[in-house]
Amino acid sequence: AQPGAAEPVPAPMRDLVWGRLNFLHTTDTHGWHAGHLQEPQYSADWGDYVSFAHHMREKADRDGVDLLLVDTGDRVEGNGLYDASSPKGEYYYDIYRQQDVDIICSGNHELYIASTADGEHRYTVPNFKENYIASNLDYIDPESGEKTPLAQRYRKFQTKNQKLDVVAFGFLFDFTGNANNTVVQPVRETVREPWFQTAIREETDVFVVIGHVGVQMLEFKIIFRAIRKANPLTPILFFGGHVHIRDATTYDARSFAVASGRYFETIGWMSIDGELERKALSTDTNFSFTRRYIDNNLLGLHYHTGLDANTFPTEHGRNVSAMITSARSALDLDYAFGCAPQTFWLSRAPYPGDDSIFTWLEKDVLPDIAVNPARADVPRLVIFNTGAIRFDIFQGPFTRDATFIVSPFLSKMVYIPDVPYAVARKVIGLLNNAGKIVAESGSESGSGPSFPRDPRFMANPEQLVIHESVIHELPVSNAANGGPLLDTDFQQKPLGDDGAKPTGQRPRLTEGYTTHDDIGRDGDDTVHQPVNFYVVPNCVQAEVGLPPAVEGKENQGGDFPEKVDLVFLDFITPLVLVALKFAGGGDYTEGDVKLYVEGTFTELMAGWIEENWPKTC
Ligand SMILES: O=c1ccn([C@@H]2O[C@H](COP(=O)(O)O)[C@@H](O)[C@H]2O)c(=O)[nH]1
Repeated sequence: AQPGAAEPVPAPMRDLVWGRLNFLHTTDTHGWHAGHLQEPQYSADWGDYVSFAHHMREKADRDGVDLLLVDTGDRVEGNGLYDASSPKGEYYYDIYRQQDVDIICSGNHELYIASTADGEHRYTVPNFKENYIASNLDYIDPESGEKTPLAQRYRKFQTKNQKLDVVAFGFLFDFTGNANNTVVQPVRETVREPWFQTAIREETDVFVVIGHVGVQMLEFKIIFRAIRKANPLTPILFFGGHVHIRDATTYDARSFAVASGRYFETIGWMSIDGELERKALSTDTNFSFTRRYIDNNLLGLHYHTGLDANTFPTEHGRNVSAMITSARSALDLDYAFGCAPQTFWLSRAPYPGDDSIFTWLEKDVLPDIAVNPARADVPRLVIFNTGAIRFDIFQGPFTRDATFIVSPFLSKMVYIPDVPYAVARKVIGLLNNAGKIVAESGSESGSGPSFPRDPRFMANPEQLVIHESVIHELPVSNAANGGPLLDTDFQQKPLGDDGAKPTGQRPRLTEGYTTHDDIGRDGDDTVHQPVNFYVVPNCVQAEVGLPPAVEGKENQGGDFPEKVDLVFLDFITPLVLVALKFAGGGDYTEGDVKLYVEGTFTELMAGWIEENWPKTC
C-alpha cells in the first residue's frame, strides 16, 4: 500500500475455491493503481497485486493447477496517477506493465481521445505482445492512414502446468464514441467474420472470452451463441466489465461469466474444475465453476495467500509500490485545493439531498462557474450529465488526485444562446426520459428523429444496470452488528483469526459490497455492512437568474424570461440537440453551439473549491 493509505481493518472472510483452471481478473481500474488511499477496504496498490499474483502462481505450481491473469480494459482516465501528467499516462504505462497479465483487451476509455488510443498502440500493445487481443478493434495509423487490427484477433496457447489448450478472444462492446483513429466493429458482425468462424473451430479444451462488456449485455450473448453453436460441449468462460459492478452469471451449464467491479476495489476470482481435456468431453462431463470478488485489501491478500506483513511483499511488488510513490510525488497528487466540509456521495445518498454531490453542484458550484462575463445578465439553464462525475468527495483534504477521481474528463461548458424559455425548460425532462422518447419516436425502426448516442450514456455505467434504488433499512445479518456470525451469515472465517475467539470479539463489519448476483449472495470474499445505492437521473440542472421555481407554476409566464442561454457539457451536445427538436425548438445544429466558459469543467471545479472551501482542514 502507499504511504499514508488507510490501514486495512479485519473483517470476516470467505475462502477462495481453487479448481484446475483459475483466474484473477481486474477491470475498469481507471488509473487507481495506487489503491484507495482513503478507504481501508480497498487500499492495497498495484505492487501488492504483483506480490499477490506471484504467491498465487507459486501455489498453482505447487498444486499442479493453472492460474491466469486477465484484464478487461478501461485502465485509464479516472485518477491523478494517469490523468495528472502532461501528456497523460507519463508514469502509468511503466507501472501497469509490471503485472504479468496473460490476456488483456481494450475498454472504451482507451479510445475516447485519439492520443489515448495512440498510447495503447505505442505502449500497452507492445508491452503485452501476444497477450493483447483485439477481436473487434482496429487502429488507424496517423501517418499512412492504414487500418490494421490493434492487436491479434485471438490467441491460442497452452497453460503452464497442465498443458490445457485455451482459445481466447478480447472484445469491446459496440462502442460508438471512439476517436477517429480507431474502428470498433459491432460484435454481431465480428462473429460472422471468416477468421472468427475458423477460430471457434480450433481444437481446444476451453474457450476464454474476455471483453469490456457487461456480463448481462447482448454482445456477450451473441458471442456465446456463436461459439456454442460450433462447440456444443466445450466450457466457455467469460470475463466482463464496463458497467462497474460485481456480477456473475451463466449462459448454460458449461459456461460461466464474471465481472469484477471497478476502480481497483475488486480483484475477481474464477475457477473451473472437472475433466477439462477435450478427449474426455461427453454429454456426461460436468464442470464446477466458482467466483469470488476479492476486496483489494492487504489483510485479505495476506489471508488468501496464508502470509503476513513480513512474508507477503515480494521484491518486485515493493519496487512497483515505490514506483507509484515516486510518480504520485512527482505529480504532486497530495496537493490540497481545499478542505471538503463534509462527504458528498455520488449514489450512496439520495438526490436531491444535502449529501448528494449533484445537489452540491446544482446549488453551489454550477451557478458560480457557469458564468460568461459577456452574457452575465442573460438567465440560463445549466445542464450537467451525471456520468461526468465519477466518484464521491470525502470530508477532508480535496487533493489534485481527487479532482481527477471526481471528474477526469476534458469536457467544456458550451451553450446555445437565446433559446425560447418555453423550449429550453423541457430539455432536462426529455434527457432524463430519453429511453422513452427513443421508443415513442419509432426511431428504433428507422423513422422519426433518433438520439445519435445511447441516451443512457449520460449517467454513470452502474446506473445503466441498476434501475431501482437499493436501500438497506436494517443490517442484513447478525454479523452486521458485530454480533456472532451465524450459519446464515454464509461460510465465513474471520480475517486474521483462527475462529477460536469468543463471539463478542468478532470484528465489526466495514461498509462495502454485499453482492447479489445470479449465482447467489456468497460472492464477496469479505462480509460487509451493506451500503445504499440511489438511482440518479441522467442529468441535473441549475437555474441561474430565473425566479425560484414554484411547483406547478412554471407555465404561468409573468416573471419568467422569454429567452435563456442553454448551457451544457459538450459531451452531451448531440443529445441536447435532439432533445431541443423534441421540445419543439426546431433544428438547432452543432453550428449553434458555442463555448460558454474557458477551461475544462474539472479545472473550473478545482478553482471553485480553492476559492470556497477552507484551505486547511
Ligand atoms: O467525456 C466523457 C466521457 C464519458 N463520460 C461518462 O462516462 C460514462 C462511461 O463510463 P465508462 O467508465 O466507460 O463505463 C459515459 O456513460 C458518460 O456518462 C462523460 O460524462 N464524459
